[in-house]
Amino acid sequence: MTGKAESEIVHFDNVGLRYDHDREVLSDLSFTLFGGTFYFLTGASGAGKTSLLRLLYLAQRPSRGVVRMFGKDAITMPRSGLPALRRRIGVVFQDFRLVPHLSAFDNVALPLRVAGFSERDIAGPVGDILEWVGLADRKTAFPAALSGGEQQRIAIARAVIARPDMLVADEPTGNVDPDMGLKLIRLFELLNRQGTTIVVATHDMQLLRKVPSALIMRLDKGRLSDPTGALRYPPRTPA
Ligand SMILES: Nc1ncnc2c1ncn2[C@@H]1O[C@H](COP(=O)(O)OP(=O)(O)OP(=O)(O)O)[C@@H](O)[C@H]1O
Repeated sequence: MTGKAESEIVHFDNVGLRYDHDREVLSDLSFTLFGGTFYFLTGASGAGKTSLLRLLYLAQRPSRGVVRMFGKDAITMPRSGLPALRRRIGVVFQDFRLVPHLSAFDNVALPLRVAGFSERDIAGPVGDILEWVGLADRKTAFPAALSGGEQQRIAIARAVIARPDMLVADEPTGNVDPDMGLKLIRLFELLNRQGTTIVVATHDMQLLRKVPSALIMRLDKGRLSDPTGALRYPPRTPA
């Protein structure tokens, strides 16, 4: 796991994104994300948060600029190299994207199965993580039978089961009540303390105050500002 603070995880240089021949939805993004750091990405609806996250988890290529992930140039590298980079990134989607015909257990186990782990090596970690998100008793339930908050927690468990170097989460508290939202943020903090770089997109300003050590990136009409001033420098090591 690349958890060492001050190590570069992601570097963007002059990145722009346009979806069609129209305007750019992201412009002139230049920043570095450091290992073991907790970031919030804020901005109004339509500011470009989801688009920036899609660039971060390599689901989208930018229209211009340089994207370096874990020290590798993600733009010029052959497509065949991308899956290995993607496996280092856990993603919590805004709409969860659980596989409907798989149980909660099997949804969480999916990344380990894809990575070729044997069933013997899957049961323990999946059981532990279901316990960790408080859903050990729901492991046989299918997504349709789970509440929004339960689906959210299964999505988080699936995103972290393979111990990614970076976790990217799009509005992960959007579908849960404030108590559960706080609990989820505490889970992210715990992961962060174990060395995972966390990037959480949210428009919930209350949430930002819950993690005082987090660095804040703000998007405004596709342009990034950096109110904490720390993006350009190796941040302090998280406690
Ligand atoms: N696939 C797409 N094709 C064309 N335009 C898109 C596409 N996805 C997003 N956009 C546009 O890009 C801009 C940024 O959208 P994005 O979803 O990244 O913003 P956001 O900050 O995540 O918004 P929200 O908080 O409402 O989810 C918007 O103007 C949106 O309409």
